[in-house]
Amino acid sequence: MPGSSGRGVLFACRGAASTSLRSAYGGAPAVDDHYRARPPPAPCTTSWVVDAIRASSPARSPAVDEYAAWTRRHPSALGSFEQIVAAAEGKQVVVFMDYDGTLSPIVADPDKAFMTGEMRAAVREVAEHFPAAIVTGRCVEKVYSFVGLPELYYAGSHGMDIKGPTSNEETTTAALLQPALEFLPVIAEAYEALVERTKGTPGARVENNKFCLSVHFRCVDEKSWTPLAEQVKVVLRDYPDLKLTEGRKVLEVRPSIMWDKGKAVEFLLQSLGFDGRSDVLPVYLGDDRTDEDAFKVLGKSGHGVGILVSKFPRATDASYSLQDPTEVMEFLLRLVNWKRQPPSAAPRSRV
Ligand SMILES: O=P(O)(O)OC[C@H]1O[C@H](O[C@H]2O[C@H](CO)[C@@H](O)[C@H](O)[C@H]2O)[C@H](O)[C@@H](O)[C@@H]1O
Repeated sequence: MPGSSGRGVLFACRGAASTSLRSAYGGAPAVDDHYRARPPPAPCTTSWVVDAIRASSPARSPAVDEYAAWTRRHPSALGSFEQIVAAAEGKQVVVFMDYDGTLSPIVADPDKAFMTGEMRAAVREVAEHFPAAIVTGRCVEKVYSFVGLPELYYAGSHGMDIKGPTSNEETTTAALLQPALEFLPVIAEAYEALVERTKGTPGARVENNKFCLSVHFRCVDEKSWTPLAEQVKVVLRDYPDLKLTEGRKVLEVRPSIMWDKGKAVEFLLQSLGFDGRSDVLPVYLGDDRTDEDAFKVLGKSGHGVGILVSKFPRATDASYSLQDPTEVMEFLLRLVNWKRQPPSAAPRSRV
């Protein structure tokens, strides 16, 4: 299978990494690095958290010229397709895909965020032609129930639970990396506390993503967002080893270790024997703030293609943009078709 070429042996690392990661970075940081990277530099107040959630899912459409100015800086990956594949010539392309908002449209009920059959077929083709991974905030089991493709790598819980491809007969596989294993009991306890504390807020919902939790604001009246964020912060006072990040109408609670989607991408590239190689081109597609960690990793490495899925101008480290999952599917299919072209049609060999 062409997509499996270059796959190295991934190493199992249950639990041990969490201790070394925490000691290496001095345990829980006082202020979330994710927040610290952006103004305002003050500790995240509840109103700032709510503003961040609001900004992550703007209600109004952008002005046409505003969007046009933004896409000059982050051009469409479809419009720039020839440029992207020119950079990919002779290189091993590795495809990383976020799930919600990238492969599936955003919907009100997180349990109903299904991807279409066409998208599944496109992702299957991607995995046939390139090493490919889903990188998501969801727990692996949940995202696997949506995607259903055993041939992919899955980095669930924001990269804190990484699993490799399985054969069709296998239904489960051992984790390749679980750097936050020791946090499972505290996450389970915080889940119960958050459910209890938020149960009086109509529309609020706490989702257990195994190594992290999501507190959903999407179905909550906006007037209740600040009190809800306050409730979350009150619960977190009892859990100093957990931190908050924000996504699309969601607050995410996770272990305070220096681990994120960017680290997961680095881990997968390294484990596949691809890190630091100039003949490898990672392509990452994602729509959320948490995907910025992966875009940063690609930007830092100096090679790699970050594609932000957004209809709204946003500060991003991604180079390119796509508007929605429909465009994502078109891009994935074009990538597969490009790879399928006979080598004679390409100026240099395709690995
Ligand atoms: O990393 P991702 O795959 O993008 O996961 C991030 C969060 O995605 C889900 O929430 C988002 O999608 C929901 C369904 O469309 C939507 O209702 C919600 O408002 C969005 O934030 C998922 O439910 C969360 O647990 C993930 O953390």
